[in-house]
Amino acid sequence: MLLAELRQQMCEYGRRAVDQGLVIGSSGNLSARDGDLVAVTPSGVQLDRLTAEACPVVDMDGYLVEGDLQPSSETPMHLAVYTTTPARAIVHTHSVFGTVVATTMTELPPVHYNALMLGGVVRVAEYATYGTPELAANVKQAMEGKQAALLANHGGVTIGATLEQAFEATRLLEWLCEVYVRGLSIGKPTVLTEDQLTAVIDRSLNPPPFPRRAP
Ligand SMILES: C[C@H](O)[C@@H](O)[C@@H](O)C(=O)COP(=O)(O)O
Repeated sequence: MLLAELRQQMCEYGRRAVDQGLVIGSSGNLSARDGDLVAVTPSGVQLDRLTAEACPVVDMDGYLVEGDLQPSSETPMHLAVYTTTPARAIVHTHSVFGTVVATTMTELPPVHYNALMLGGVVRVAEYATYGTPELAANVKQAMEGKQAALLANHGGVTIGATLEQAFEATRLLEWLCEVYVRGLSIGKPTVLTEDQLTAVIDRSLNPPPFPRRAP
């Protein structure tokens, strides 16, 4: 079986996506790339009911290489993102807070410095019908230089070097959206300035040494 381990991992992260309420019904899809091959979740199947064998494998031109089921309707979006980012794994969900932001805003401002882990401001890709080349193009554009994007009136997408990273990025994206949306209910969330974000990057690159007490 091609990409056996990645297909097995997709089953695991599909289950987690359902368990953590990031998707309902058969919404959401995952993929993982190895060279010119991409394992992707099948269309219309609940992510907690996947088997490795049921996950099709396509090539980077979008042709089905292995598997009996139809690849996700969002395969064009996944392939478009692979062509323009270093991603080796992609997670797409319809998580609640991500979708709330994606239906009301054109970007998620960085109100918490952990947004830097996704590239800072998260853009909302312009709306287009699911599964279309237009949506793929809009998402590709919104992902430029980022680890995440929101899809207008639809959901969110994140990338990583592994499925674990892409999945954790999805959890972070959802958390950031929730913080923002909940913040709006009691006031106006303060957006971090460029200088404040730069200071965070500097500090993470050059952490001060922790003082050691003399014996
Ligand atoms: C129609 C689908 O729900 C679409 O919204 C897609 O984005 C999705 O999340 C699941 O589609 P697949 O089951 O085709 O992966």
